[in-house]
Amino acid sequence: MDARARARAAMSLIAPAMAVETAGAAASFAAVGTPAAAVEVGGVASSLSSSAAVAESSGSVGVGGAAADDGEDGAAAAERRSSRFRRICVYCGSAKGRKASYQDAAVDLGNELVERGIDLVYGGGSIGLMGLVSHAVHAGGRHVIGIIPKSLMPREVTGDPVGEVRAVSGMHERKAEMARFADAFIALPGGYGTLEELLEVITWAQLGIHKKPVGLLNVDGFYDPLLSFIDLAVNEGFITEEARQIIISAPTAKELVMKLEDYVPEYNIGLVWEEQQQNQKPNNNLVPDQLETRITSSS
Ligand SMILES: CC(C)=CCNc1ncnc2c1ncn2[C@@H]1O[C@H](COP(=O)(O)O)[C@@H](O)[C@H]1O
Repeated sequence: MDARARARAAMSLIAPAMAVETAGAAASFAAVGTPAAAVEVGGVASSLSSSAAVAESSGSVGVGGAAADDGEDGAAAAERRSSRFRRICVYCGSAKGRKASYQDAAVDLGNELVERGIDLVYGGGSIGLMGLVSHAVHAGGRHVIGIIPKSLMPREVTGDPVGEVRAVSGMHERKAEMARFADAFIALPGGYGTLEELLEVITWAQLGIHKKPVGLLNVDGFYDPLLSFIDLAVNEGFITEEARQIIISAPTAKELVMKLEDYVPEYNIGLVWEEQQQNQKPNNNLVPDQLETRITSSS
């Protein structure tokens, strides 16, 4: 059995056991500039998979989101959904960077997600590489979820987002929500924000909080210095060889997503985390967590 088949088999075994209650998050979501229903995470009224919850809320709070699955028959949807991932979280610069290759890579990654029928989770907004990747995914007809702190919502700060926008109270909640919705993570080139988000999900993987693949899109060697530094930290005894394997990198979107598809989590520290930690259980199977929602009010 090859790596991908092993991962699929593991997924089918573990999936039925998944039921995550996201109590404690109390995240109140609303669309930018749209009077809409707020969805509170942590409620108990109905138990929905995260994808169902997203579909439900996108109907009421989406801002121009392309509901790609709407009207698509089962066979066509199955053909498009050729990936093990339902959603990938992309971290990337709120700037475009100096080289055209960074911008091209953001668009390529968006197109790759579309080709594989994968939806996007990202930090919201439409500036920089964030705008390029989100527009590419949205234009290709896949669902886009932007998770954005209320303070960053003014359009002059982050531009006009596409797709569904979920407002959260702060940066910590944003990162937890981005991670919870995603089945894998990819970092394009970026600055402090990108590095911080990337290193956090790597750290969470190291601690066994999740087992979702983490990829670096190493455009034009942008991440070579970071990878060298991490190798230095391995040599100096601060990162184990096993934990080094958490990071998957490739120079193009196509190669990287293929590697992520084939990734089988080998790293296991054996810790058990409370559900409240980043609002999700350790997830070995890459199926989006279930979450409980209730429609609380209209704002
Ligand atoms: C006032 C100001 C500088 C606004 C920047 N506007 C932003 N809008 C949306 N997400 C952001 C913003 N800045 C940082 N982020 C978050 O941090 C990452 C980008 O930060 P950076 O540009 O690499 O460091 C993104 O993945 C995003 O989740």
